[in-house]
Amino acid sequence: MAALTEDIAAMAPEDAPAIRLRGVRNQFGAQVVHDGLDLDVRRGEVLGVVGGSGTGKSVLLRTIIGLQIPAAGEIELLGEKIEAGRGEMATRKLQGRFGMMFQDGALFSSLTVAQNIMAPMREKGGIPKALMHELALLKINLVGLPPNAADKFPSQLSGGMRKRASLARALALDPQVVFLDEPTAGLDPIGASNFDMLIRDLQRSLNLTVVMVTHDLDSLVAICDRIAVLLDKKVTVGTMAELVANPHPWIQEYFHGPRARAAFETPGLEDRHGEGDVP
Ligand SMILES: Nc1ncnc2c1ncn2[C@@H]1O[C@H](COP(=O)(O)OP(=O)(O)OP(=O)(O)O)[C@@H](O)[C@H]1O
Repeated sequence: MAALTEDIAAMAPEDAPAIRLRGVRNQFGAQVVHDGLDLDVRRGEVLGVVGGSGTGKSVLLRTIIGLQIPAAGEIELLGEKIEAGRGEMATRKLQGRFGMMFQDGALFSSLTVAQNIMAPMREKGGIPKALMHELALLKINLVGLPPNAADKFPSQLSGGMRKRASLARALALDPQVVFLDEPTAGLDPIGASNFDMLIRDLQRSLNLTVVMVTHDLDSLVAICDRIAVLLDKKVTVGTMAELVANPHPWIQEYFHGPRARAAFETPGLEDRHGEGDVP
């Protein structure tokens, strides 16, 4: 505890990691999902999170944003401690500094796209209604949706458009960190590639830190700076080159299997951009 605080105090804020986990333990009854898990996410990086089914990727994201309180360990998000009962002031301070795109998009089906994007603004409060609408239109443009998407309901959009709307909502409050849970799941390869490109473009232009759970090896190759592999209740982090050389059997199988070979052989993201589902 003291060591962690001293570590952080010694670092200039811009050098401090965006996210820092130490000794995190998550368990549900007798099932231990994470134990002694340490992780640093650097500011401005795209970190991919992979791991076998049920290894706790979604639980990890939920823990970082405070939706899941760990049984043990410390978590800091943008210098703020994430802990149970940290009070409304602390919660409000963090609100808007991160955005989350849930696995299934999780848009409110009874609200239009613009209303969905305005929902976090309403919750935060203090933004005049007309300005909220203007801001929603800006976000809609930012994620490459046409202006007429604003008044559509989620059910009236294609899967790819719903993903973009969901991303627009995650960006509603101009966050510094964005969490994406399986953002390209359910998209065809070209749609997925275009969505990867969008994430990369936004990350660069908005200087975002992105943490992305994905099963999509193409996404890992195309846009991730580093990859965190959930293994044995902890994470092993490295660049693609480092992980390819890692002898752990699961990593070997994952990064040397037929799907991995196909991903490595696919042309680079920039080469693939320009086709497909962008509305
Ligand atoms: N609220 C909860 N109550 C009880 N068990 C839970 C809860 N949330 C998650 N779990 C369990 O924790 C484990 C990790 O779940 P999690 O959803 O994080 O896995 P995952 O790595 O994201 O899996 P997948 O790749 O299949 O989506 C699973 O065994 C799951 O059943």
